[in-house]
Amino acid sequence: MSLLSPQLGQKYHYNPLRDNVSSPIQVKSKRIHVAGLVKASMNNNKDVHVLSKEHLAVSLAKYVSELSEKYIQEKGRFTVVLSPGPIKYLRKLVESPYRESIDWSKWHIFLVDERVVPKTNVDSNYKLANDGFISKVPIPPLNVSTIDDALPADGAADVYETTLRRLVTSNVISTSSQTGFPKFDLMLLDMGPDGHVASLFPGYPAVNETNKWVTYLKNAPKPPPERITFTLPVINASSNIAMVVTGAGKADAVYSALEKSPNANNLPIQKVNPEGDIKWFLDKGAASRLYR
Ligand SMILES: O=C1O[C@H](COP(=O)(O)O)[C@@H](O)[C@H](O)[C@H]1O
Repeated sequence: MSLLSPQLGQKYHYNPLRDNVSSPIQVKSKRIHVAGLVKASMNNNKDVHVLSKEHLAVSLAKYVSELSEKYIQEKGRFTVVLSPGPIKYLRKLVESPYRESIDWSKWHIFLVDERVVPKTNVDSNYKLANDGFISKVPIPPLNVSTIDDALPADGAADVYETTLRRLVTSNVISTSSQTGFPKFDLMLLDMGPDGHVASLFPGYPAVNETNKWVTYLKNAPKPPPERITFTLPVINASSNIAMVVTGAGKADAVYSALEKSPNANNLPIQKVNPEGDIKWFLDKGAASRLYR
């Protein structure tokens, strides 16, 4: 049974009964592993896994739980930054065995960006994260950092940055020894079809912010227009980033991100280059251009 695109199907036949085994495919000098949990090593230090949506949720749960155990053992806490896209793929993480095995009391949750709307609004990233993930596990409410939704975007960004600074001072959040920016254990990110990541949109000044930890915009091209967002130096200080990207509408941006030439750093996603590890979790739609 070939699950994947015709181009890919010619090279690889996917056996759903053996989903923990993957066959590497050589794609323009990158080794891409399909439907598997095997770590790929690639020439640009990016780890790309192409999975069915079901396997993506399984694989992501294993990956996140392993990092949770590692950082809780090493540091006594686990700092996790969420964005909207990956939330639905955390569905296996809130089930057995992870629900019982993870020490949720040590988790600290942050949002890579937030829409400046009430937390009850359907556009609120917090609402999405809470409904789909946070409310399903016993993370202490005080360990979830949300925006002050009574403030305008600039004030909300300042207050969120102050919150991060306080948590750095109290050693909840680490600091990058290279840049001095806060260093989160894990960021679970997605991207838009235009190559935006967090609320860093192509051509917008927020992309070039080099001092602030959290900035704002009042004219985002995607509604709602008022948002706050982590800046690129914070994203790039991360110990681990999981890029969880699904849907054929993002195939071009994924291609740009993974096949970029050194002179083509125009899209925000192309500027994501963390100090730590980055791992890509793609479905066949998002990965489809990688096989042409
Ligand atoms: O607005 C946002 O969108 C992107 C994902 O793009 P989408 O087109 O798939 O909705 C996300 O990275 C960002 O966190 C979010 O606020």
